[in-house]
Amino acid sequence: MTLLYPRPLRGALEVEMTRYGTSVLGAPLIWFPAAQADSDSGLVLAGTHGDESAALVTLSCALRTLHSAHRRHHVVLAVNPDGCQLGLRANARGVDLNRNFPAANWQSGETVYRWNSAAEARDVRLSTGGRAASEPETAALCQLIHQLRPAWVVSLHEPLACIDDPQQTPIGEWLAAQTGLTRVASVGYSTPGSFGSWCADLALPCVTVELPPISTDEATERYLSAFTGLLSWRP
Ligand SMILES: C[C@H](N)C(=O)N[C@H](CCC(=O)O)C(=O)O
Ligand SMILES: N[C@H](CCC[C@H](N)C(=O)O)C(=O)O
Ligand SMILES: [Zn+2]
Repeated sequence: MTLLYPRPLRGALEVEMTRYGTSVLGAPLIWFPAAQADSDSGLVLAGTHGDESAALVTLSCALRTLHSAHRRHHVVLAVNPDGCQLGLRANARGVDLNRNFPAANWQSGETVYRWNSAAEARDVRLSTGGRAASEPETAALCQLIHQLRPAWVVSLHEPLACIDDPQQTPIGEWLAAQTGLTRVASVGYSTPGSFGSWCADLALPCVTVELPPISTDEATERYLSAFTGLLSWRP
């Protein structure tokens, strides 16, 4: 049986945390090891884009809801803590971390993103970094993944409202059923140097959950049960 804390006891984040690096501005990069880790354990990531707070906060709520003893998968809540603190998609040097991974398809120069869901064009400029994995947040996450060797990774984003699951994985199928989001093989535009591209090079299954445009308040109602289930998911 999976034990959940009653709501009055979900306030503080009292789970073991470990540092895996330091951000550009000197913030600790933190991961939350799973108590029930084994060779089937996966890794769940949020906060790669620091302006996508609904997914990050809902994942934090799930960590505070599930008894740690029942958590089977590792967690990084904020891949990009400086972006979270500054309210940026990018890190503190203006690099979109999801274009900075050392994938074979990494591209130098600029990348663009959509200002918000109402904007017609993807026209806001960011950098992809001076070289692949130039950013400490990217390099440290790659190192952590090589150390942990997770069976799969789920990367949380918003607001594209889909489950991006190019390899059609069991966990992608489960996430689509739990969230009601449509499972797709691509987000529909190219993402050179993205985390998913890097995972594909390593043959590491990666599913990207794109929440819809949603407030944190609503996401913590609509998706808490799916995210709590994700942390104790069994194939
Ligand atoms: C609307 C949002 N600011 C945004 O940039 N949307 C997508 C990317 C979403 C994501 O990275 O998860 C975009 O259009 O590039
Ligand atoms: N909205 C995300 C999509 C990520 C797609 C995923 N397949 C990956 O490669 O990380 C972005 O623009 O960064
Ligand atoms: Zn994103």
